[in-house]
Amino acid sequence: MPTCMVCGRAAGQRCAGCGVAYYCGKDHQKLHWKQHKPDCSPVKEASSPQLGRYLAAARNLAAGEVVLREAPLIEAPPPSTQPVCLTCYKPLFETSARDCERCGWPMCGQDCANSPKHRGECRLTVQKRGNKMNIRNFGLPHPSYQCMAALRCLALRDAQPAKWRRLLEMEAHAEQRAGSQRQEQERFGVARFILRVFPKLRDDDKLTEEEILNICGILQVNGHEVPLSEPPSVAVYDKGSLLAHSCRANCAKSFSSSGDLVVRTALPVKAGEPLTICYTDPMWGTAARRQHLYDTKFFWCRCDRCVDRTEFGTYFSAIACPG
Ligand SMILES: C[S@@+](CC[C@H](N)C(=O)[O-])C[C@H]1O[C@@H](n2cnc3c(N)ncnc32)[C@H](O)[C@@H]1O
Repeated sequence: MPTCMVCGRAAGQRCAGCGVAYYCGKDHQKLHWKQHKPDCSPVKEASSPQLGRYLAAARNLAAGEVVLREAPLIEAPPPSTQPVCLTCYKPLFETSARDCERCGWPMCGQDCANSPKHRGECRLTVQKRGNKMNIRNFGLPHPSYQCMAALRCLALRDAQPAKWRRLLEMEAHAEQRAGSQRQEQERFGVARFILRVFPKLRDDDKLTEEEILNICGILQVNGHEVPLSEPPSVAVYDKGSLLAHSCRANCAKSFSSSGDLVVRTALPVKAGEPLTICYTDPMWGTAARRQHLYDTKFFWCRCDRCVDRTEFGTYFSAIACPG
């Protein structure tokens, strides 16, 4: 019989967060919370030479358990988009756009202009640009939005340094990205654009092209597409960025209406095993999945499904024999 973490008596109630701590009742659970909080999670960080850092099960997990729920570190519209409201991502047109009175970025209205979601680029535009944005072409992809995700990362630097440090710890695959077509596009479309449009970032803060390209790498390797708006936004999560990949993932991700990442186990997971999601389309064949993972996340997948030519007896990638 488990015993209460506080009084040592027989305990019938288990902490719903970690499933490890037991209590005799609500009062002792509340009393113990401050001490227990740092250890209270069904997941823990781990690392291995093959996966780098990853999230592992802190205990045996049943299928269907929520193992992670977290708000994004940063969220932004996709890089290629027509002007959209920077809070609700509604597409904007000449008739519906209202310039933010502080920074000039077009928004859909005052409420969205005052939202904390818009605060980062609003502050950077006021402090580091010198004058307001002046976007007048609506309805077509606009180059200014290519830099929004990187700009929101940079906004964390002064405003939320703990989050900024977590972001910089993330994998950027700088060596593999060096010289790639994508990185060269980002050099012109994001890095040089930011340094030209926000000259005080270059002149006062001494921000370099390479530092911005590192952020682009972090966004490429760790970004999640969030299908809550049209166009879908992109977001980077702190612990969520540590989920490893498998083509037969043991977890599934979804998003709450406010953009929180919610991760549930899809299969039972043993204590210590990596928690995995599928970074690619599981309905593609093995060759296409592996190539896509290599091109976008820079590793050749060797998961159970990729190394099994029959893909668990399904022959999913096989072609029908004409004979
Ligand atoms: C979103 S990050 C995950 C966190 C990362 N491992 C770290 O140390 O920061 C994605 C990167 O993790 C590594 N990774 C994830 N799943 C992997 C797998 N199944 N096999 C090999 N590498 C993997 C790859 O380097 C990939 O680009």
